[in-house]
This record gives sequence, C-alpha cells and structure tokens, in this order.
Amino acid sequence: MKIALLYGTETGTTEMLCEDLEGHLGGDHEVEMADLGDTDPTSLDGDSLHLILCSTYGDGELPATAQPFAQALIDAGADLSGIRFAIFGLGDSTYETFNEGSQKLAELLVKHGAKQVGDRTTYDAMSGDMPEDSAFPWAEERIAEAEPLFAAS
Ligand SMILES: Cc1cc2nc3c(=O)[nH]c(=O)nc-3n(C[C@H](O)[C@H](O)[C@H](O)COP(=O)(O)O)c2cc1C
Repeated sequence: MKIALLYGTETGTTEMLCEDLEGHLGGDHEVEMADLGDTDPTSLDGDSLHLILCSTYGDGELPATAQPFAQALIDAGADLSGIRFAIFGLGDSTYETFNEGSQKLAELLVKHGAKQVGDRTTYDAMSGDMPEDSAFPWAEERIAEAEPLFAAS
C-alpha cells in the first residue's frame, strides 16, 4: 500500500519518530515521508493512506510546521474528498490543552472533506513510554483498516 507519512513538529521530536516509522514500515509498503510545512494540501494523493503525526505547541496550537499547511488548506478552500488519513498526536498531559493540536488538524481535514480512518491516537510525553511503542501499532492497525477501503475503491 502507498503510504504518505506526514509530520508537523516544533522542535523535531515528531520528525524523529516519523523517521523511525518510515524505517519500520518501509519493508512492506511504499512510503514517502514529508514535513507538513513542505506539503501542498491541494496535491494530496487519493491513492495513498496519509499517516499524519503532529505535536501540540503554545496553548493547544498546531506546531510550527503544521501551521502553514493548515493556513494553505484554509486559503485554498481545498476539497479533500477522496483523501484518507489517520492521525497520531504527540503531547504532554501537564498541559490542559493536551494534544489539541492533532485534534484541530484532524477536524480541519474532515471539514475539508477528508475521510478519517480509525480514531486519533495520542501519546503523552509524561507517560514514560517511548512514542514508537504506541506509534508503530497505531500505524499497523490503521493500515490494516484502510487496506479493504482502498481495495474496494
Ligand atoms: C512551549 C511548549 C508548549 C507546549 N504546549 C503543549 C500543549 O498545549 N499541549 C500538549 O499536549 N503538549 C504541549 N507541549 C508538549 C509537546 O507537544 C511535546 O513535547 C511534543 O513531544 C513535542 O514534539 P515536537 O518536538 O515534534 O514539536 C508543549 C511543549 C512546549 C515546550
């Protein structure tokens, strides 16, 4: 399956996790990784499952590299029907606005017509767990959920 691995980050944690995930998935799937900040929302590919990883910054805001993507999406009024995505959020539960960045991004994509595959999964930096311990199973489960959808279309 074609996977578009996209990340939104402020200080690079999510980018590093994405690199690990690219290595993990790369043997079985055709994976293209990109920063949301370098991604044109009007050029997303209907033949790919978009696996999006996004942190939260400020007071529940999108991180720096997700902001221009979100703004471009809004400015273009892009129609994302036919685009499928799953989302994984990185945050810290000491903030009242825990993982609201990934939530806002998911809501924005759905508002523009994209179809979400499965529920959003969140990682809490305070948990003491490694992010890949939840991100790898998240990716594998969402790919398994998406496969029949792509096969049927
Ligand atoms: C200044 C600052 C603000 C943050 N704000 C939030 C927040 O509002 N909600 C949240 O869940 N996490 C928040 N975090 C935690 C980050 O989302 C978390 O550390 C994440 O792993 C950073 O990933 P990144 O380096 O890819 O941006 C904040 C961290 C910092 C340093």
